[in-house]
Amino acid sequence: MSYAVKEMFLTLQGEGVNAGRRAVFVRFTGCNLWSGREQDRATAVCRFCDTDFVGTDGAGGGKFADAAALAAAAADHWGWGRDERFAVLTGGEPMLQVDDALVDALHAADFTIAIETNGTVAVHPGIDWVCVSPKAGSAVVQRSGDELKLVWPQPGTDLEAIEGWDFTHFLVQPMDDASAVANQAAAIDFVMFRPKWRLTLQAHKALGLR
Ligand SMILES: C[S@@+](CC[C@H](N)C(=O)[O-])C[C@H]1O[C@@H](n2cnc3c(N)ncnc32)[C@H](O)[C@@H]1O
Ligand SMILES: Nc1nc2[nH]cc(C(=O)O)c2c(=O)[nH]1
Ligand code: SF4
Ligand SMILES: [Mg+2]
Repeated sequence: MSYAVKEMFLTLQGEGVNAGRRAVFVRFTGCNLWSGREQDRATAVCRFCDTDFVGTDGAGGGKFADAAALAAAAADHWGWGRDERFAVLTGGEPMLQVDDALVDALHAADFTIAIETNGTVAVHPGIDWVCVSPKAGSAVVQRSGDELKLVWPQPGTDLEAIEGWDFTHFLVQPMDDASAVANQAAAIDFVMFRPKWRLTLQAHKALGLR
């Protein structure tokens, strides 16, 4: 199978339990909860997305003919050595494209594979670190994993249900939009009232990283 990738880059994971870890990000093209076009945002299921995932024209992006080609590009971005190789598959919605061949090729290149997913498509069982970020109004089928990362505030979120899902870490991340300061305060309040949860911030934005 071929893969459509918006961009690929080496950076630090900015979010969640792996924040601060050196990582190659593979941002897949396309999402099932928003077209990516601004004129569709107001009517999308997911309306707060901070990411351009349309097309394959970003730095390091393109159409990869097969899994080996994509894994070779990821290894090039890593740059040196095979130790501690870490790839974060994101998008868009990566589970629209991730398959056996890609998981096998990245593992063959010694990558530990993490995923950032909205959870509406079951995650490939070979993935090593699963981060699900549920979106109000969507049907989440992936209800287990390593970290559950809830962007807050999201009216209509069923917190009782989410807290019953099988995740090791429960994280709340302030929504980055025009109300970011108020959203940070709301996220702090959230964890003050729910000690099962931890606050996570988008460190890459504060640091000027991609
Ligand atoms: C761009 S999404 C791509 C992966 C997948 N589609 C998902 O939603 O999890 C990557 C992460 O950024 C989060 N995110 C998107 N827009 C955000 C925003 N405006 N503020 C904070 N987090 C945001 C998502 O919830 C997700 O955890
Ligand atoms: N540095 C960095 N960390 C991230 N963690 C999750 C991201 C994403 O867009 O999926 C992201 C991103 O875009 N950049
Ligand atoms: S599900 Fe993820 S990629 Fe899709 S629009 Fe929402 S935040 Fe963006
Ligand atoms: Mg991002």
